[in-house]
Amino acid sequence: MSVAVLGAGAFGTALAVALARDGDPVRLWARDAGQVRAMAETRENAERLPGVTLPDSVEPVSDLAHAAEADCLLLSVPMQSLSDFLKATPDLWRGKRLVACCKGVDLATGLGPSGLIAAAAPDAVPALLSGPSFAVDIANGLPTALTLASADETAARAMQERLSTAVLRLYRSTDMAGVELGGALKNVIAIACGMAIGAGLGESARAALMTRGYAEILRLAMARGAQRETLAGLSGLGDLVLTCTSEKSRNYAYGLRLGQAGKAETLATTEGIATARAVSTLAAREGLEMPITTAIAAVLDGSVTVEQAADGLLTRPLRPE
Ligand SMILES: NC(=O)C1=CN([C@@H]2O[C@H](COP(=O)(O)OP(=O)(O)OC[C@H]3O[C@@H](n4cnc5c(N)ncnc54)[C@H](OP(=O)(O)O)[C@@H]3O)[C@@H](O)[C@H]2O)C=CC1
Ligand SMILES: O=C(CO)COP(=O)(O)O
Repeated sequence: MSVAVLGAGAFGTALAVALARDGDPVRLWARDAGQVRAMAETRENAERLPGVTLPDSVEPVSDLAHAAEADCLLLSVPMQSLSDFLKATPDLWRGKRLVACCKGVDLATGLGPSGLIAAAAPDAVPALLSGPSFAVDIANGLPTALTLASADETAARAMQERLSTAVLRLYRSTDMAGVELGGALKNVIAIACGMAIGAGLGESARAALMTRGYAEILRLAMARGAQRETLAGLSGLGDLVLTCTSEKSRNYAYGLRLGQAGKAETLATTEGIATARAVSTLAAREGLEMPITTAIAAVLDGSVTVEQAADGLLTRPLRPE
């Protein structure tokens, strides 16, 4: 099964490096022809993943159709770009295995990556790759375990086999809803945890946010038909733990700055921002109780301060756990 990575950000580049390390050819597509030339010449993605050498078997390409000749395409563009990206060239996706590597909920439609793939590429096999993994760790060959999900069990087995390496260990799942919602919502909870630490509320408060955040993720995911065990796995709890406890996470680091200063610039792709908005809207519409996500969305739109959000969570009625 031939593989290409579409999107040469930090994560796409790291995946291309990991999958090409044993000499297997991997095309790495970027939309910017200048960036592709520079990667081909210097064997580095200096802008997004500096200091990592691209193996000879990574072929940077700017021709999307050329990259999309591969059987299995790893979609590594940010979540809010995915819909337009897929819709622009529908013919390229026919019969392909499309593995979404982005984490989030689309603001315009409320769909996750698998829903966007189903809408834009109905003849493709949708799949998800998600779990605790910083791009830089994968690129440096550090051990990492992720979940590969596809509703098609046979396709999931084949992709699990092809995309696993000696240090990149993939578990498989058919629970698309569970895998994509765990990955999407952990980013919102990571912003909340960063905010708590930045505002000086302490590590006990962070542990409470992680735990109650997990309850919130579970509530939405179960309402979408996900399995509880999936949320307890790598793409749920695993990624929640990593992202809520490391300053290497862009979502956590953004929350930290917000908690410290009361406002923050987005310095990098921070998927939890749009996802907080998308999920708080759909939670309100569907009557789902998601107080942390709703509070984060309110801080982000400027309608409450970090302190008011914390007070709001602390003064909720007492109830059984
Ligand atoms: N970084 C990480 O550690 C991890 C990231 N992820 C997920 O991977 C996804 C991508 O993140 P990451 O690689 O870190 O992001 P980056 O910010 O590093 O890069 C984003 C990339 O997407 C490209 N891009 C943006 N919009 C479009 C578009 N419309 N069409 C084509 N390409 C586009 C950008 O190109 P350009 O430079 O031209 O703007 C850039 O190459 C996110 O959903 C993230 O949650 C998952 C696990 C780990
Ligand atoms: O998804 C990630 C780790 O699994 C990366 O998190 P950030 O997008 O917050 O950096």
